[in-house]
Amino acid sequence: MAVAELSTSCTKTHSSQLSLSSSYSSRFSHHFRRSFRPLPTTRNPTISCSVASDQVQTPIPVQAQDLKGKSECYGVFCLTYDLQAEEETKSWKKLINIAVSGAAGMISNHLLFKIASGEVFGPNQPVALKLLGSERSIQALEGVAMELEDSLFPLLREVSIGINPYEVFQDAEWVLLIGAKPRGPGMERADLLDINGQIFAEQGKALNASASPNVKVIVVGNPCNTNALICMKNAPNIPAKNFHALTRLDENRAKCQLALKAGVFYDQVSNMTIWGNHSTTQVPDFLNARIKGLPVKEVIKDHKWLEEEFTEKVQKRGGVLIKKWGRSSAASTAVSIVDAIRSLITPTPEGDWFSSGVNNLLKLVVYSRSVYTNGNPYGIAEDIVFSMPCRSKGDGDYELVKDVIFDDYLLKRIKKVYMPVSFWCKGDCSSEIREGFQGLPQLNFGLDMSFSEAELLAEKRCVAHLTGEGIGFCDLPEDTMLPGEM
Ligand SMILES: NC(=O)C1=CN([C@@H]2O[C@H](COP(=O)(O)OP(=O)(O)OC[C@H]3O[C@@H](n4cnc5c(N)ncnc54)[C@H](OP(=O)(O)O)[C@@H]3O)[C@@H](O)[C@H]2O)C=CC1
Ligand SMILES: O=C([O-])CC(=O)C(=O)O
Repeated sequence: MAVAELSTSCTKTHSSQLSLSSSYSSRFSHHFRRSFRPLPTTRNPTISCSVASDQVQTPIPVQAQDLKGKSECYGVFCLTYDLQAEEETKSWKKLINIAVSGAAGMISNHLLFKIASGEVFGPNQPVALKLLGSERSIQALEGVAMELEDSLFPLLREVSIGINPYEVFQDAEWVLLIGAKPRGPGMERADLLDINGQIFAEQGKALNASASPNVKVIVVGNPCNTNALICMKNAPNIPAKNFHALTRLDENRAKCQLALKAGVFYDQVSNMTIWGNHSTTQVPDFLNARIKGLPVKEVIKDHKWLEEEFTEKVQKRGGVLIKKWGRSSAASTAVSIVDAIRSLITPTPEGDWFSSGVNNLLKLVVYSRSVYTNGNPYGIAEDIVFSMPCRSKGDGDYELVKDVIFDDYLLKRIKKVYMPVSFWCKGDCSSEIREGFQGLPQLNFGLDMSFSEAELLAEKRCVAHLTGEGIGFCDLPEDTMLPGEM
């Protein structure tokens, strides 16, 4: 029997077990067994599948002790190999485990194939994909696994699928949290925060219990900043710094719009920061961005366009696309997830940075993705996940960028700003800001809730019941949009 036939037969065997158990998963041996050996399943230890290059073995009962620390596999990925036995795979790095939620969704349908091809982690990096779905998506997830099988990616050495995050996140070194309920017509942002927040609270607990202690987590499912905060709060054993909310798509969109206006190719645009929330309150920073190494405002003289049209175009790009396409950005989001990962595993080019939604407990550096705000140098409220500029040495870690400048326009949009003495204000700074330099610890520009920081603080209050900080109270003053909503 051919391998393809075998994998189909394994799939059918697993399918019959789905209603009884929670997950599929796979096992890949990095050790040096030349022989293909049967793989155990934890749900039904009497059934396993294996194949040699020219033969098929019948299912072999698996002893209970063999199941410890093992997981189940999908189809052809049940096979185990000795990588060191092959000349071309001898130099490969140790297999890494990458878990993806919402794996049967549109974004994943692009992303998984990029990861499996080696485009993300490199040509010598074998990968194990651990796909998280749900009862509603498990059949589709099998379809995804079948397509991965049929793609014959040399670097893809394991695929497992499951619906239990505690199992799927086992030993994961990267976790890409994409699955989330989409906001439907008439649904308030507060409802979305609660429904999706519960998913991310549960997944945070699962990460805490099962994932590798230094796992890197990128939250994509919306509202991604607050989902990332919830997830992080439910995973106290994992460094807060390791949680990101994806704002790289916004960064890419902003670069594209600036390139278009300046009449240059988009690779000429650098130092692009997205500040704040992945929502229509986000602030694409044209003050610090550069075109061909020059400040944007020196290249694009139409400052009214920058302040009004550019900002709104980036904030609402997702919504315009939905109107054209009939669905939200999936391919470009997948590309931006790849960019976000690569920004963490390759050194940031000298002088440049990227955006990420991160937490404030960071040392200073430069990039765009939402990160946790504790310890941020910009005076942004602590303990939220806020998109800020970051830099990485390529070791998976990052620092916040120090040498950014602010002016009235930027400050007022980000809102509450404290300017440490190491920062300076360019041009016509208001007296409020100058007073800040003279010793005020923090500056408040009113309580206009359309500002990104205020919005994230309100979202945080709304999900307090999911972060262990009391009773959730939603006082979201205005029903702001995700970039895909208009
Ligand atoms: N941060 C960013 O830049 C961007 C974020 N996004 C967000 O990414 C997320 C995924 O987008 P996309 O892949 O296009 O969406 P899809 O609708 O294709 O897939 C989403 C997945 O979410 C899961 N899900 C979880 N809970 C529910 C629920 N209650 N109802 C329905 N599905 C649910 C489903 O998987 P399962 O059944 O397996 O759980 C589903 O496959 C969305 O939240 C979207 O808003 C999109 C674009 C950009
Ligand atoms: O709103 C959505 O689901 C899509 C989204 O985040 C975007 O396009 O940036």
